[in-house]
Amino acid sequence: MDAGPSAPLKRRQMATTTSGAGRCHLSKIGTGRRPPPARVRVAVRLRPFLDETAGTSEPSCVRAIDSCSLEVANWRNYQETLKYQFDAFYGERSSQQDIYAGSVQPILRHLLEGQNASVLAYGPTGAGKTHTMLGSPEQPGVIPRALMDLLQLTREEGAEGRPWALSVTMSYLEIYQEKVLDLLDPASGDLVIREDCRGNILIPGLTQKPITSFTDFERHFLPASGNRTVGATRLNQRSSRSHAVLLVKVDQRERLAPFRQREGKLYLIDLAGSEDNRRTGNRGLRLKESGAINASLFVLGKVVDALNQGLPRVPYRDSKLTRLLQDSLGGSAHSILIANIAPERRFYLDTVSALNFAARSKEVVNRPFTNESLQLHVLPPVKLSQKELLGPSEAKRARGSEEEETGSPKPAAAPVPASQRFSPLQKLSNMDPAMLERLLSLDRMLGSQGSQGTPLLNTPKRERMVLLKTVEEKDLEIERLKMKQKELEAKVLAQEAAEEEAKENAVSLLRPLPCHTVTVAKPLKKAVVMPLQLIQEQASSPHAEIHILKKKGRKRKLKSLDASEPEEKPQDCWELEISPELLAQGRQKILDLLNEGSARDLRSLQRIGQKKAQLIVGWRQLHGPFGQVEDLERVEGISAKQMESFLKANILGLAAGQRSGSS
Ligand SMILES: Nc1ncnc2c1ncn2[C@@H]1O[C@H](COP(=O)(O)OP(=O)(O)OP(=O)(O)O)[C@@H](O)[C@H]1O
Repeated sequence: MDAGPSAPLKRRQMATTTSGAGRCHLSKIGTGRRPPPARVRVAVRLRPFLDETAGTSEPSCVRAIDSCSLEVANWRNYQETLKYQFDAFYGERSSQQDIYAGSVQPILRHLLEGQNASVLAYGPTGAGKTHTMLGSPEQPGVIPRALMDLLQLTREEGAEGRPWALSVTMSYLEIYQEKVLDLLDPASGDLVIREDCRGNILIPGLTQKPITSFTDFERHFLPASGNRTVGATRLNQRSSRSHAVLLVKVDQRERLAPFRQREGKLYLIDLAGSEDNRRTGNRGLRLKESGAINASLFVLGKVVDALNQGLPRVPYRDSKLTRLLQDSLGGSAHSILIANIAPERRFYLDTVSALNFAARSKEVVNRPFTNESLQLHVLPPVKLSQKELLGPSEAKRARGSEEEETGSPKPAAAPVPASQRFSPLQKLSNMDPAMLERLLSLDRMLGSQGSQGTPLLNTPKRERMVLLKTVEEKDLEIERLKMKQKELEAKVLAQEAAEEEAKENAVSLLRPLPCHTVTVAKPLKKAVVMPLQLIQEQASSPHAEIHILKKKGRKRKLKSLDASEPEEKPQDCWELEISPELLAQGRQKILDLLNEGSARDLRSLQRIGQKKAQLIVGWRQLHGPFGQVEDLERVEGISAKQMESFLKANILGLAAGQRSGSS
C-alpha cells in the first residue's frame, strides 16, 4: 500500500491554511461584488495495462511528455501526434497517493471556508474511474483518503476553544437511468433535484448521516456501496452502471458573536463510463443502461461547450447528472476533473474523445463563494441595557454623552456584564435579513479599512452607536417602503377586482346557461369554478375524469333576519365531481409553476396579475421553493381567502390541461 492519507505533515499544512482570520473574508452575502473566478482544474490519469504481458507486445497509445503534458499517436497519420496539456498528468506508475495529494487534497481546505468543492472521475468504461475514486483496501482511492483527512481537519478546527464548532454529514446517491436513488435508503425511490434562491442544488428527502469518525463513515458507506448498480460487460467485469455521488457537508457554527454559520459541500463523483456498444456487446438491460449513461454524458459535453462558448442557455436541466453538477461546472464549486484513460489500442478512440472532453473542461470557469449566514434563532436570551431600550432620539442623546465621555476623563466605568455586551445581538436577531447583510458588509468594510479582526459587535461604543443608528434609520425606511407597498397592492387588488367583475359581466352576456352557482367553501373535490368553455369540453369528452352533475338544489343562502324577505326560489345548481388523482395533478402543476415559473408564466394563472406574480417570484427567491400550494398565503399581500379562490380558479384548468395534454 502506498503512503496513507494520514501523513501528519500534510495535514498540519492544510490545517494552517484553513485557520486564522483569513477565513472570514470571502463571502457572497452583502459584498455586492462577483466572487473571483476559479477555473475547473483537470488532471489525466493513465492506468497500466491490465494484462501484464500485453504491455510488452503492444505499445501504449499514450506517451507522457512531462508532469502536465502527454501525446497520443494520430492513428490516421502515424507521423503525427496529438499533444495535450493539463494541470497534471499521472502516468501508469502513479500511485493513489500521488493523485490524491497532487490534485484533491489541496481543495479540501475550501470546505472549511464555507465553500463548495467537487471531484469528478470521468472516462471510458474500464479506464479506472472507480479505482481512482474508491480503490481497494490495499490501495484506497480519493474517497477514503479525502474523508479521513477531512474528518481529522474538522476535529482539529472544531476543537473546544476554537472559534467554530464543526459537524460533518454524508449522503450517497446514484443516478441510474435518469433516476436519483438514495444509496443510504434504497427504498426511497426517485428523488427530485431542486435549486434554492442562491442557486444551490438541493435534493429534498436525501438521507444525511452525521459522521464524526472514519469508522462512522465506513459504517454507512460500505453497505451503501453494495447498493450501487454494477454489472459485467465485455470491457469491465464490474462496470458501474450508474453515476455515483458522495456528498459530504461540513457545517460550521461560530461560537461567539456574530454567530455566523457556514456550509461547505464536497461532491465526490464516480461517473459511469461512456460506452461504445459495438465493443461492449451490450444487449437488453445493459444496452438500456448504456443508452442512459451515454445520453447523460452527451449532455455533460453540451453543458461544457455552452459554458465555453458563453451561451445564454446552458442545458443543465437536460439530464439529472448535469442538473446535479450545476454547482460544479460553471457554478460555485472548486472543481477538479480526473480524466481516466487506458493505454490499450482498443481504447484509442475513447481515449482521444475523453482527452478532448477534458481539454474543453479546463476552460470552464467557476465562481466559488462562501456560503455564510447568521444564526438568527439560536441567540442566547439577553437582557437589554437601559440605553439600548431607549428610542432613536434618546440613543442620540446617549451618543452625545458618550462623546463627552471621550473628551473629559472620567472615572473608569464598571466592566459591562457579559449579557449587556451581547445586547446589540438582540437587535440583530429581530432585524430584517437584508439589513443583517448590510450590517455584515459594513463590518467587512470596517475590517478592510484597517480594523481587521474587530467584528462589528466588538467595535468601540461610539462606532457601535453610529451603526445602530444607521440600522434604526434603515428600519424606518423599510417601514415606509412596506407601507407604500401595501398601498400599491391595495390599488392593484381593487383594479383586479374591477377587471374580474367586467370579465364576469362579459361572460354572462355570452352564456345562456340556467345557473353557474358554485357551492362555496366546500372541499375542492366537490365543486370548483372553471371556465365555461372548459366545462363544456369536459362534459362532451367520454374520457374526462371530471363529471358534471346537473342536480336540483337550493342556492345556499344565509338565514335572513328579515322574515318578510321572500324566500329564494330553488334553482338548478351545477356540481362537479372530480377524481382525487386529477385534483392532485392540478395541485402539483400549480406547485411546479409557483416554484419554477417566471413572473410571466405565473401571469398565465387565473387571478395572478403582474404585481402578484412579482410578489411570488420575490418570495421564492427569499425563502426557497413552496412546499405546498397553501404556502401562497405566506406571501405578503396574498390572503388566505385569495389563496383559496386562486386554487379554485386554477386547479381544474391545469388538471384538465394536463389530462388533455397527456391523452
Ligand atoms: N491505476 C490502476 N492500477 C491498477 N489497476 C487499475 C488501475 N486503474 C484501473 N485498474 C483496474 O482496471 C479495472 C477497471 O477499472 P475500474 O472498474 O475502476 O474502471 P471504470 O472506469 O470505473 O469502469 P466503468 O466505467 O465500467 O465502471 C479494475 O479491475 C481496476 O482494478
